[in-house]
Amino acid sequence: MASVASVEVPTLPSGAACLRGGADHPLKSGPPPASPWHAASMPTPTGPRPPVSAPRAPAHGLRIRARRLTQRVRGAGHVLHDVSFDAAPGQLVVIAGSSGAGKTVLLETLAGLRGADEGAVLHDGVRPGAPGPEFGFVPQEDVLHRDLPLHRTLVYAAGLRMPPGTSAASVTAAVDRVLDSLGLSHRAGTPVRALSGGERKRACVAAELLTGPRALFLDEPTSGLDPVTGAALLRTLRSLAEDGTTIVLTTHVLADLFRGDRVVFLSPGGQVAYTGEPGALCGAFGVDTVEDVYGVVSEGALSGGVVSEGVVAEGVVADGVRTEPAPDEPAVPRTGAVRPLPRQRVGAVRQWSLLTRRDTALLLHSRLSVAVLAGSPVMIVAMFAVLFRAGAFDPADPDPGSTAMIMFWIAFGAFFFGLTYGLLQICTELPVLRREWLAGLRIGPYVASKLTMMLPVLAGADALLLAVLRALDRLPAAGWDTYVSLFVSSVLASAAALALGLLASAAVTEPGQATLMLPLLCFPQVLFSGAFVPVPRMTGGGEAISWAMTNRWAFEALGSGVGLAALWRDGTSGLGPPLLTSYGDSFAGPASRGWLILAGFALLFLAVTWAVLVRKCRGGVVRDRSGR
Ligand SMILES: Nc1ncnc2c1ncn2[C@@H]1O[C@H](COP(=O)(O)OP(=O)(O)OP(=O)(O)O)[C@@H](O)[C@H]1O
Repeated sequence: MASVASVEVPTLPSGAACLRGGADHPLKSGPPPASPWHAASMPTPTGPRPPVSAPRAPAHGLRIRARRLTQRVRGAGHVLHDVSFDAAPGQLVVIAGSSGAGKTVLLETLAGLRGADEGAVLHDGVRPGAPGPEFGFVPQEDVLHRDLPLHRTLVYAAGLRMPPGTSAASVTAAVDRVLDSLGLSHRAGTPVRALSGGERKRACVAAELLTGPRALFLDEPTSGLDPVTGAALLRTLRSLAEDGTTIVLTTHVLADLFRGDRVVFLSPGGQVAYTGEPGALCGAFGVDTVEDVYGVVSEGALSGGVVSEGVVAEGVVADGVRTEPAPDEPAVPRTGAVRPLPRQRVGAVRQWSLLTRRDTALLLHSRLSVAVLAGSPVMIVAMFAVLFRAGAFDPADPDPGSTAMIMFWIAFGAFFFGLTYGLLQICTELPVLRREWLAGLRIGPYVASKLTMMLPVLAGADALLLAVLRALDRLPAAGWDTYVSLFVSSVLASAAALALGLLASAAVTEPGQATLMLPLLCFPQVLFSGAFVPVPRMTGGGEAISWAMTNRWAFEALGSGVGLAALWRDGTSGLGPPLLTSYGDSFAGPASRGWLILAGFALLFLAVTWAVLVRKCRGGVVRDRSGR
């Protein structure tokens, strides 16, 4: 830990006088807490700047132009109003303004993630197309998996972002370089969850730098960081800008306003109250402190007037940049004319293989997941062994009631494994998925990778269940064909349940909601399976619902595979024939009929999962606040 004496107090660039005038700014009241990163690896503000360089130094940054942007958001009305300004290549632009002023919406619009309702955003003179490797976006929430070591996490991120055909050595070299440039080399082996907030934020920036972007957009990168760490991050971004990258960020931290080349200050209501050099901010409003700027801008917005001299007036922004197209700039067409930036995506098969490997690594790194995966089959097998007596399938002395229940609980066990394994797979990583989708991830390989990773685990659990029940004489001494049939029925039941779990996981917005789905999804599967109330005894409505229950088809396929109808009809127990009457032709069809239906359900659920995820990813890179 660095001593207080060794800690640098962040200093501010010239022009920050109005910030220093702030009555209670932390910079006025003594040295901030020590930051090992700052003390160890960051130069003093007056010393040499940090050795930041993207793996491929951009020839020049992106020129971004916002022209008369108006943005409406459903439920919030007009969020941006007639916003115009320029970000020149290699500039660091800071967007400020009170809470709810529209900073995030503006950032997303500038990045091309939201289409403007009116006006236009131009990237190098054309409307932005699909984001590619030349684009970096760091949302407020962390967009890296937390369970793997940082270096490995970035290697996987690089595999999805770097051009197809990039060798493993080049990927590793790129990761080493960005870690070094962001002062994170010494944390390469640390799991992401163990990094500090500032280190995690830098790790997210590192993932974006892997492709050497020409523009980097960051939503409140310094929020939650102590002043020293925040200042150091801003210096890092400043260095990137000096290397040529255009950087646009939003902030609530007053000191950040003076570390950029340009401030865009939004008033409540989403109008530009000021845009220009940071040093002229306070003077433009005739006040001494930035806090006063916030106050004046809010009051101005309330009274609906122009807030101060030097601020936005009719079509002209403070520093004289006109909002009309410059003479050299083509007029912006209102519709069409979208010229996507060139984009090379990693192929679907490679994405699937990389995602499957990453999911497996994540699973194995999470002790809790491994414990649940291994523990739940063992627990269920143990409960079965205690619950049922041996020999229920003995033709000489069968116990027909128990045979039906054993089949049902095998079906339900397979369903339960699949559902619980699937439920937390997607909702826990939605921000990561959205960001990677922007970087070129396809949803098809993503969903397929979940199935590929989990299905062998489920098949193992199902095989264990059947093997132990047979060893304990809870299943009949039948041939391999019977057990192959039981195994196929169980695995398909698990696969359909896994797909249902993935669908539920994709549909909810938080892991807590996914947990609530568990009983909701399990209850009807028990009640309408046809095991407790045989299908012929259900009401018409009940029978219709039972058609949609995968558990019904698994129960019938298992019963058919083990020959329940013949056992009940030909066995010596007098309870068999009445049961057969009760269950009707539930087990009369071949097991393959149930397999086809289960496979159909699995495909249907996967297809809907795919559609839900495509919609969510298109909906925005940041968390959807409408709760969709
Ligand atoms: N998807 C959405 N659904 C509903 N309202 C939204 C959505 N996105 C933005 N808004 C609304 O638009 C307004 C601007 O939101 P935005 O997040 O851009 O503000 P901000 O200036 O970034 O705020 P903060 O500084 O608090 O993060 C807010 O009133 C917000 O509630």
